[in-house]
Amino acid sequence: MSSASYRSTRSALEESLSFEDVVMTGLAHDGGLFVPSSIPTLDKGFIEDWKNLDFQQLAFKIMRLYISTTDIPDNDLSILIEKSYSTFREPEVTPLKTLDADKQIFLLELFHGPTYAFKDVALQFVGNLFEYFLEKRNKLVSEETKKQRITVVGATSGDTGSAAIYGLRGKKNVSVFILYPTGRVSPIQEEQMTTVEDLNVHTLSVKGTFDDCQDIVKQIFGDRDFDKKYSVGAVNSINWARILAQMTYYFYSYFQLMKLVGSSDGKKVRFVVPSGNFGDILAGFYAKSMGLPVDKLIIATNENDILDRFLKHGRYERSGEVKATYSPAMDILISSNFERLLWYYIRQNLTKQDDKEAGRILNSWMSQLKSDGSFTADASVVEQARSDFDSNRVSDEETIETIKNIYDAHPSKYVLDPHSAIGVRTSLSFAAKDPERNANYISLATAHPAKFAEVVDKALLAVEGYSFERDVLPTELKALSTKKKRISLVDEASVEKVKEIIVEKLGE
Ligand SMILES: Cc1ncc(COP(=O)(O)O)c(C=O)c1O
Ligand SMILES: N[C@@H](CCOP(=O)(O)O)C(=O)O
Repeated sequence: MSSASYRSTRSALEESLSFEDVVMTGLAHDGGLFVPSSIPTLDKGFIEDWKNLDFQQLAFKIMRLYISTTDIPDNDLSILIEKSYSTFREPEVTPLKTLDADKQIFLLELFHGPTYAFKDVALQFVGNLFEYFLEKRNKLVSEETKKQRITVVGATSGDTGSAAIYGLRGKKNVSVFILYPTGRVSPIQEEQMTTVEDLNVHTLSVKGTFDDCQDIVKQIFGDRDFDKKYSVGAVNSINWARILAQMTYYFYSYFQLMKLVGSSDGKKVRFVVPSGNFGDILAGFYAKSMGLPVDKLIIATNENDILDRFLKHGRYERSGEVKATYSPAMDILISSNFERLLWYYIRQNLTKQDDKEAGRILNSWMSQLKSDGSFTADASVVEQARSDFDSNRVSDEETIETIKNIYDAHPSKYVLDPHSAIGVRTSLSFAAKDPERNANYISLATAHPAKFAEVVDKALLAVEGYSFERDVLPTELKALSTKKKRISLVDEASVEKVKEIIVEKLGE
């Protein structure tokens, strides 16, 4: 069954949008996120049929279920996928490694793309998609008619920004504006974003937090006149294509695991996902809902723990201030994509499974979140969330300790980045509660340690023989510090100031 029709999570209207519409629109005009109206379910035999496919072939099979052939014909989709993953350093794209055979913990390395973080898996594809759809649209207009352009506006706590920039640099008819919180991204992340020479790329360092940047981006999308004039596009995980592209590695790593442990091992499979904006783990939710035999998706948070608190108490509540932690990419107060999950749960509980009624209810919860800073979900929704997910919160001290312990214990002195360490700490804690070893854990390694030098050094500097420069830092990243930076400073988290800069740069 294919599911190529989309709607907004907050809409109470009849809606049926195409994949191309939702990719190019980004955020729905009512402030909701686009979701496929139904999640395709796979035939029983899919594991046998898919288990030996390579990453690109699997990506094709999965994406085909969510993209109609009218939007992208087969041959074009294959070309887009091949092009997107040809930039990865590993032929497997996202290899699965054994981290601790005894505790059955496996590490899914997602950082072999151009910017050394999991975002590349989706953003290399999204960059090519924008180019593809713009070319398609511009072929339909005459030479005299103004060509359609897109103005991408994104918020980042460090990784989305560089991955979006590397996915879109130099692309025809695309301008990119990336907002990041001043002083809250690592030096290498800042260098990756600000040293790119392509003139279609602009970086804005905003005095504020990631949530401030995300709010500004959402406000820009909500400004219909601005959107009409500049065709605003999204690279954050509000863009459905981000979630879709991330589904592949849940399937692929499941099949890799079967090869590592033997398909007859019969144990449960749990994915452990360092989480912030809930985009990465949401792709796992779609994979599970499609039929991938996953026991639990485990949310691993840092001390900004809205998701962990929701699962424990059933209340979705923003805390006062975002805490600056050792895992800065996850320093987020409100997890944008959680809304998509809630929409499915709300709809499932309605007697008539009515899309419009689900939109209406979710809209009221989101308004409450905006006005009161919290809402309490229906008990049935919390129960469903607890059957699909589990969670754990990891402190800075535990993050550092985990980087050190894994380095000491691993035969090849494996160096984790702080975000991946939060996942590993969580995997270890769940494995400890399962002495019978009934489950295998696939722990997502979301970034390369080189991006977080200060934290990795804090954990390992005292260890004899350890050298960041020699053992961790790739040559390609070494060169960044010598390059010239281009940054616009925004001294206040103000949407007007950001819009002014966008208009000024586009006029250049
Ligand atoms: C390295 C790293 N790990 C984990 C996350 C959290 O992922 P998500 O926001 O999709 O939950 C991010 C940011 O998104 C990240 O950059
Ligand atoms: N951790 C992210 C924050 C943005 O989240 P996104 O997945 O919605 O783009 C980052 O590194 O920028």
